[in-house]
Amino acid sequence: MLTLILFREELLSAFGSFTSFQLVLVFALCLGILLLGFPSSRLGYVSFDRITQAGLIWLVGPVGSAVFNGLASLVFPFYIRKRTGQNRREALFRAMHNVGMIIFVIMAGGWAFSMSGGAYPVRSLEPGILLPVAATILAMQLANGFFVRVRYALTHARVAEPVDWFANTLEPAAALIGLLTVVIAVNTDQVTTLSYLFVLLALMFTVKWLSDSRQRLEEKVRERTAHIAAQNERLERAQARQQELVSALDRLSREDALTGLFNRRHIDDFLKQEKGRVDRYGGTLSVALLDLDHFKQINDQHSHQVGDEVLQEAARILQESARESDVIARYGGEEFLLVLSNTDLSGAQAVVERIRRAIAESPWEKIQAGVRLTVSGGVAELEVGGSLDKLLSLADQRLYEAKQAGRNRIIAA
Ligand SMILES: Nc1nc2c(ncn2[C@@H]2O[C@H](COP(=O)(O)OP(=O)(O)OP(=O)(O)O)[C@@H](O)[C@H]2O)c(=O)[nH]1
Repeated sequence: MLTLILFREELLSAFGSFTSFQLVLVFALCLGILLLGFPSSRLGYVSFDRITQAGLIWLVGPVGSAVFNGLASLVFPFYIRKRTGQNRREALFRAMHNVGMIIFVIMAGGWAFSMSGGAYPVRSLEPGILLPVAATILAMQLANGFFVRVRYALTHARVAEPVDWFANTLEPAAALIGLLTVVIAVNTDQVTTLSYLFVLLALMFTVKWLSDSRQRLEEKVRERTAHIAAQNERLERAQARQQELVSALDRLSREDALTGLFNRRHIDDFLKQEKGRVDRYGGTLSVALLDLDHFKQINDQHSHQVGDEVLQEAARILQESARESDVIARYGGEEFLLVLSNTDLSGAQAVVERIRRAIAESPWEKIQAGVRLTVSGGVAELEVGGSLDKLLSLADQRLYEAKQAGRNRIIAA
C-alpha cells in the first residue's frame, strides 16, 4: 500500500500504456509462477519467481515489479494455506515476510540496474545490456542472501546451506528467462507473446509435476523404510524371545526336575566331551557312581514323598561337598554320577569319600523321625586309550562291590 501511494507517479508512467488485460495477465503470471513452484527438502519452496521479479524490473522498473510481485506474494501464502497446514496468522506472517523480502530484493536489483547504466524497457539482447543485467542478477542474489541471513540471525535459526549452488543457479537462470520474456513481449505481437508464455508455463508445469512425483516417491520410500524398520525390530524382538525360550528349553531338557541336578542326557554328552579333551590334550579324568543305600526302605517305611525329600537333600549335599569343577547328575532313580575332570583316582576317591561322610553324618531326622541314609560308591579313572563304556562299567562294578562289602563305603580299586 505504502509503495502504491509513495510511487504513484512512477506506477502511472510504468503502466500507463498497459491495457487492463495486460495488467491482469502480468499479475496472473506473477501468481501463476509462484503456484508452479514445488517443495524441496533442502530449500523449502522452490519457484521460478525471479522470472517475473527480474523480468518486470527490465520491463517497467523496480517499483512496478515490486507492486506486482509483492501483491502475488501477499496472496500466495493464503492460496497454499491448507496444503502447508498453516493457520491464518501464520499465513499472514509468511505473506508479510515474503513481501518484505521481495520488495527488498527487487529494489536492490532495480538500483543496481540503473546504477550500471540500464534503462527499461530492455528492447534487445545487445551486448550493451550485459553489464546492467549481470548487476541486477548479482544484486538480487546478494540482497536475497543478506535478507535470509538477517532473518536467521533474528530468529536464532541456523543457516542450513550458507551457499546453495542449486538456488544460486536456478535464480539467475530464471532471471535470464525473464529477460528473454521481456524482449519477446516488447518485440512481438500479443499472439506470439501469449504462445511463448503458454509454452513457458507448460515447461514449468512439467518441472513441477516431475518434482512433485519425485517428492511423493521419496515420501513413499520413507514410509516403506520406516515400516520395514519397525517390522525388523519386531522380528528381532521375537527372535531374541525365541532364543531365550530355546535356551530355557535346552536347560530344562538337561536338568532333573526333582533335584535340579543335571540329568543323564547332559552328563553323557559332557563325559564324551571330556574324553575328547583327554584324548587330544592328555590329562586325567575320573568318574564316581553313587547309589543311596536301602533307599527302597525309606519309600516303604515312610512315604514316597519322604523319599523325594531325601533325594533332594542328598542332591544338595552332593553339590555342596563336591568341588565347583565337578559335574554331578542324577543318573537313575537313586543313583548319581560324578564326573571329575583333571582328577586322578586318588583325588576322586578323596572327593567322593568326603561326600559319603557328609551324607552319613547329615541330620536326616529333620526330614522325618527314623530316617537314616548312607551312600555307596565306585570310583574309576579313564585309562589311556580306554573307552567310556569300560570306565562306567568299572565304576559300576566297584559300586556293586561296595554294596556287597556292606554299603556306606567307597571302592576305588
Ligand atoms: N521317592 C522316590 N523314590 C524313587 C525315585 N526313583 C527311584 N526310587 C526308588 O528307589 C528305590 C531303589 O531301590 P533298589 O534299587 O531296590 O535299591 P535300594 O533300596 O536303594 O537298595 P540298595 O541300592 O541295594 O542299597 C526304588 O524303590 C524306587 O522306587 C524317586 O524319584 N522318588
